[in-house]
Amino acid sequence: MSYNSMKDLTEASSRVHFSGLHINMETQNTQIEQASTSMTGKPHKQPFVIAGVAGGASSGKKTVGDMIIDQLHDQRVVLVNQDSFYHSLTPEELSKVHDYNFDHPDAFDTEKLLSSMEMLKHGKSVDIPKYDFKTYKNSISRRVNPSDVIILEGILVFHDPRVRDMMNMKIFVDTDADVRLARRIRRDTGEKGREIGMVLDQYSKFVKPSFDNFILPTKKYADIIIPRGGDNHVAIDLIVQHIRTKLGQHDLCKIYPNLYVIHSTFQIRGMHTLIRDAQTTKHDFVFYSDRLIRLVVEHGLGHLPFTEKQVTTPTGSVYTGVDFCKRLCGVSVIRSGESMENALRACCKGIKIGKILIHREGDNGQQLIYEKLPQDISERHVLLLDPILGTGMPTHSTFPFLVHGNSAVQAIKLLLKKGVPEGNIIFLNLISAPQGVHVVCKEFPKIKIVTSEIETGLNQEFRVVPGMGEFGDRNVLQANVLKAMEVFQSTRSNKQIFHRNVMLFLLLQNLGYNAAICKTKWESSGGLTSGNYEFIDVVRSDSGTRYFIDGNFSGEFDIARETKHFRRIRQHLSRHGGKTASCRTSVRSVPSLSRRPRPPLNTTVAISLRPPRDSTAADGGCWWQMVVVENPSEVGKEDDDEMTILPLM
Ligand SMILES: Nc1ncnc2c1ncn2[C@@H]1O[C@H](COP(=O)(O)OP(=O)(O)O)[C@@H](O)[C@H]1O
Ligand SMILES: O=c1ccn([C@@H]2O[C@H](COP(=O)(O)O)[C@@H](O)[C@H]2O)c(=O)[nH]1
Repeated sequence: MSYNSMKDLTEASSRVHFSGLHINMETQNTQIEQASTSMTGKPHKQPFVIAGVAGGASSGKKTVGDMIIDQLHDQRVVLVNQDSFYHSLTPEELSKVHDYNFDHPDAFDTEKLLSSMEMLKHGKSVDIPKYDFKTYKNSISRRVNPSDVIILEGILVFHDPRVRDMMNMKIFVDTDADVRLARRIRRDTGEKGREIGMVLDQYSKFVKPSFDNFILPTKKYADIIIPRGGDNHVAIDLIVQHIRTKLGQHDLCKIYPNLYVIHSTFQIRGMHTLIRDAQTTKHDFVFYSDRLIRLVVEHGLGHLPFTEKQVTTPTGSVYTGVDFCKRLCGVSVIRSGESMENALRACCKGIKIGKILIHREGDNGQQLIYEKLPQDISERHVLLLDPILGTGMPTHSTFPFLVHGNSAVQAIKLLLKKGVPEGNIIFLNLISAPQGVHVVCKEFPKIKIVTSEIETGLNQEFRVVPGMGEFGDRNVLQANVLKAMEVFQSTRSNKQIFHRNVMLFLLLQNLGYNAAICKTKWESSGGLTSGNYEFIDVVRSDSGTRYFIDGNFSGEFDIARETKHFRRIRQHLSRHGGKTASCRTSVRSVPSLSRRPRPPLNTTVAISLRPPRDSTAADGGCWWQMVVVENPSEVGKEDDDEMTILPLM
C-alpha cells in the first residue's frame, strides 16, 4: 500500500485525525456525490483508502464496489468508474466503430483520470465526465466531492503505474470467462441495445485478446483476488473490515507497517489531557504518565514472539496458551527513558535494564555515547525506552545540535553495533512527532515503534507540539524527589535534616544530577531584615541545567498580613515550579505587597532577590525579582533563564 508520494503523506500525517461524518450515500449516480470536508468545516485529510477494483468486463467490479459501499454505509465513500474516462469518439472513429478497440489502454484518457484522482485525494471536488455508451461521447459531467474512501473501478485501473501507485488497496475480481461473456451478451443486447452478432464479433476481435494481453497481466499487482465477484461475501467482509481498520488509524500507520499507535479510548485521552496540562501537579503527572507508559509497555510486549504452551488448570483440564519470550531486556535512553523503567519492571519481573546516555560535546554536535548494556544483549529482544520521539534527525543532518530523536537514532545504531538484530528492537514512546517517526521508520524499517499518540509536529525550536515539555525534567527528578519526600516524611519538620536526606537520596539514585545543600545568609541592610535561606541545589550533569529544590518554598513567602494578590502568588508558587522569569513576573504583578518576601539574597551563591534595574519610584519599592545565575562569579548579571524552581510543598 502506498501513497502517491511520501511527501503527500508526510504532509497529511501531521494533521489531526478525523473520521466519522455519517452520510448515507445512495449510488454513484447522484449529481453531487459526497459532502466535502470543507463543507463540514473539518480540515481535509487524505482519503484513507483508495481501493482499485480491476478485472475483466462484466466480471462484477461495479457490483463488488457497490457491496463495499453498502457495508460502509456509515462512512463517506465514493465510487469512480474508469469508463467515465473513455475518449469521445471522433466522427471518423464513429464511422468505423466496429474497428474501435474499447479494451485497449489507449481508449482511456488516463491523464484526466490521474488529475481527477489527485484532486479527490487532496480534498478537492472534481467534475468527472459521464460516458454515454450509445453516443460514444462524454459530453456531460458530474460533480464528485472528496471522501474518506475512494473506490476506482475499471478493466484497466492497474495498467498505468501512476494510477496503481495511488491505491492503498488493489482488488482483482476473478470471474470465469464464460460467465463474463454471458453477462456481457445480456447487458450489451439489453441495456446498450446492440446486435448479438456485433457483441460476439467485438468479443473475439478485441475483448478477449485485450483481456489476455492487458487485463490479466495486471492481476499480479492485486493485494486481494476475489473469485466469484459479488458472490464472495467472505472476501467482501474482509475488505470492509480492513478499510474500517485503516479508517481508524493515523495516516502514518498506512505508510509504516512497523508503527503501532495504541488504540485510543476516552480514558487514554483523559490521561493525555492531564499530563499535557502545564498546570497539572507533579503527583498527577507522574501517576498518569506512569499509567500511560504501562499501556505502551504492555502493547510493546505483545509484539514479542511466543511459543505455544499447555498447562493443567486446578480443575484438571488442559489450557492451551502461550509462553512469554524470556530473552528480553530494556534499554533506557538517559534521562527521560528512565522514567519508563518502573512501568517495564512492573510488567516484567526482574527484567534487565541497560542504559544509554547520548551526550552532546562541543558546538560541532559531536556525540558521546556512554552505555551500560547487558553483555548478551545481541541474543535478546530489546525494549528501547524513550517517552518522546522528537526530530529523529541523524547526526549528519543540518541540525546537529538537536538531541531529541537524534538520541533515538544514535541509540538504535549503538544497539545494532552491539549485534542486536534490527527486528529484535521495539522502540517504546509515549508520544512521537511525525518527523521522528519518518526518520526512524525509514532508516530502520524492521524496528517496531509503539506509541500512545502521534503529535502534530515540531515547533520552531524543534520541540514536540502539543507535547508535554521536557519529560525527564517533569518526571525523573520530580518522581525521585517525591519518592524521597515520602521516605523522609518523618524528618520534614526539621528542614536541615530533611534537605540533607533528600539530597543524599538523589545522589544515591545515580540519576545524572549532582546535588548539594546551598545556604545563603544576609545581614540587615537597606530596609531588609537579616536572614538565611537553605535549599538543595541540583545540577543536571549533561546540560548543566540548574534546579533548586525547597521542601517548603511557599513557606518562605509566609507573611503576617497577606493581601489577596499576595495570597494568589503564594498559591501559584505552591502549585507548580516554573522558570524564574515567570516567577518574577508573578511577583512583579503584585503592586501591594504588604511586606517584602523574606529574600534568599545572594551572597556568594546563585540566588539574589533585589529590585529590578529598571524599577522606578512608582514601583513603590514593592518590586522584587529573583535573579538566578548559573555561575557564582556571574553574580550581579541578569541571567534568569538558567534555573528552574521546583517548589515542593
Ligand atoms: N455475482 C453475480 N451474479 C449474477 N449476476 C451478477 C453478479 N455480479 C454481477 N452480475 C451482473 O453482471 C453484470 C455486470 O456486472 P458489473 O458489476 O456491472 O460488472 P463490471 O463492473 O465488472 O462490468 C450486471 O448486470 C450485474 O448485475
Ligand atoms: O463505447 C463503449 C465503451 C466500452 N465498451 C466495453 O465496455 C467494457 C468495459 O466496461 P465494464 O463496465 O468495465 O465491463 C469493455 O469491455 C468495452 O469493450 C463498449 O462496448 N462500448
